[in-house]
Amino acid sequence: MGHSSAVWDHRAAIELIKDWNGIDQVVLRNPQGASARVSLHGGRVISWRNDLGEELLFSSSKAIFKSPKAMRGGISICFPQFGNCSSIEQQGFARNKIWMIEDDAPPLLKNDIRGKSFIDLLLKPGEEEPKCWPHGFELRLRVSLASDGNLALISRVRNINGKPFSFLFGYHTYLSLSDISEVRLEGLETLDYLDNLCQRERFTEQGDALTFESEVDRVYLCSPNCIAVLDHERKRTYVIRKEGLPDVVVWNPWEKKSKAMTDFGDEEYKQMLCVDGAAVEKLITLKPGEEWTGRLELAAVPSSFCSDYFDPQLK
Ligand SMILES: O=P(O)(O)OC[C@H]1O[C@H](O)[C@H](O)[C@@H](O)[C@@H]1O
Repeated sequence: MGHSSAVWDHRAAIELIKDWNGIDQVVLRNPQGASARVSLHGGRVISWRNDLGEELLFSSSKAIFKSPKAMRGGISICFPQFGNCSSIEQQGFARNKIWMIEDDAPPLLKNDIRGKSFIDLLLKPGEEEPKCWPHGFELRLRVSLASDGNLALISRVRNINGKPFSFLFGYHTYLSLSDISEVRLEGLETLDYLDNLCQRERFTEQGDALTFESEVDRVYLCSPNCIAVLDHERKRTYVIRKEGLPDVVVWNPWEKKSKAMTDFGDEEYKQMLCVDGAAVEKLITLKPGEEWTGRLELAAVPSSFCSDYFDPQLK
């Protein structure tokens, strides 16, 4: 017997387990059999599976699972930095910290928990806080899995400091693909982007959907809030919706860089693409007491259904 969404108890649909380092992981399940797994190490989503049990996020077979190294794969929460252009470590420190579960998280403005299994996580500055970013903050993350299998991440940053602070943010998302050369990314056509491979020089994308035949590392600016990654071979489309995150970072290291990474298989670049909802170009500034919210929602649908989900006009 399935559960109807009216009686679906989100607490019954979550399970706490320990990983091989003794760090807690939270497993979310929906009544149809889809699941998501979140590690308290970094608040990272390390797995997202559909109701057929197929893994939708890429994780490197050579990933290192030992703190303080961030594991290569899944979705990492990049805060208060994205990239490596300041004294803060690459992609920020949040993904290397141990988060805690928050049982009574402050309610979200959009109350959308019905029929979802979800977990609320919290990161606050610890005692050995980085000297390079000495601010009083609360970073909240709600990860939820809906009855249709969609995965949503909602992050809130609150300034509990006496002074304003600024940060960057990104959901660094490793999508699992059949073969990068069979993939199209739609929704970024005609946008301006900064090319990280050319000292962040600014270019304008041509009119066609993106396809991939070499290394790519770009920040697409002021992007629409809905984009789609079409995997023709697997007949699967990822629909990515974001709110509060103006930019999209697209990254694939390709062959040469893959070989230089110790935690990545030589050929694994073919099975992944990072498509990150992010706020990278401009810093977000919060005055004391202010809060910022950024949201990412991922759907993985059979390609034949995707026209129902993906409306390129949706901004
Ligand atoms: O090593 P990771 O944290 O997965 O990051 C890998 C990459 O992700 C980002 O998207 C950047 O734009 C890249 O320059 C970076 O090297």
